[in-house]
Amino acid sequence: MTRPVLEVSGLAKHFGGVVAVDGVSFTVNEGEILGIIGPNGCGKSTLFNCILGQLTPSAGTVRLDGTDVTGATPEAMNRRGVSRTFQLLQVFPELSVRENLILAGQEHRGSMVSRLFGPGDAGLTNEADRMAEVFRLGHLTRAKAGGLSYGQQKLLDAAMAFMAGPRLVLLDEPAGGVNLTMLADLKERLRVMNAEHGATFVVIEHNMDFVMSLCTRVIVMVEGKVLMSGTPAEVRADPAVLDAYLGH
Ligand SMILES: Nc1ncnc2c1ncn2[C@@H]1O[C@H](COP(=O)(O)OP(=O)(O)OP(=O)(O)O)[C@@H](O)[C@H]1O
Repeated sequence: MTRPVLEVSGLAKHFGGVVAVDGVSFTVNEGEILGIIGPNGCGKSTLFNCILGQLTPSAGTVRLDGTDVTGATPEAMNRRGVSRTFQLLQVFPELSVRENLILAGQEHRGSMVSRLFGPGDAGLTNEADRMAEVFRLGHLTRAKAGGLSYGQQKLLDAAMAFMAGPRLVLLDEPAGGVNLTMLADLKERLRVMNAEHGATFVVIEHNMDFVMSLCTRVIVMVEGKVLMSGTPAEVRADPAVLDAYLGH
């Protein structure tokens, strides 16, 4: 039976007179890859920020595994197993690939105790090296992140979000600025995380081909609202979606 991991209900966010998110509802089931698409400024990032606790919603609720987590802090959401990437890279250039992965794992656990009293690596070195392998960075674990190509840094950024076995991962434009070869790699790696490691995630992305070929279901947002949701094939075939993108 499918179990909802995330349930967003009537979520809204106002910035003064600007209604960035306007009553959005959707569910993400275990093992799903949900895509969120929509024109620039339609509220996708604000929606992520409200789910993750970076912003407090003006209205609506967020439930994780059935528990109301509306307004919880990002740290509390991390501890509950929700992690994210941002549009801009969040890797530490001076640290190695392995160190970046370990740090991300520590952050997701949110455990000061393990940081203060546990082993220096919080027992995460093996997992970091495994994750580097999964994301095709296994030969670069000791390399400084800042010395990697942009595409490799995006791979690392995505890999970091999957450290410490998160329940749900929110990826904000993982494909942005990545060249075609690395894009195929990234998509394949995300598929592996889903198929072999059971990861559930939500992806905001402008690259339509990427979303349509990766996601099991897609939500289309326009002006803060959900215009429609469906399988990639249903979304592609919907005239209202074409209108939203191309104007008329
Ligand atoms: N902190 C803020 N203060 C005021 N307005 C904001 C703030 N953050 C976002 N907005 C506005 O809210 C709306 C939604 O922005 P948001 O960044 O969520 O859209 P988006 O779909 O993620 O855009 P993009 O695809 O360009 O990243 C926009 O009109 C934006 O200008």
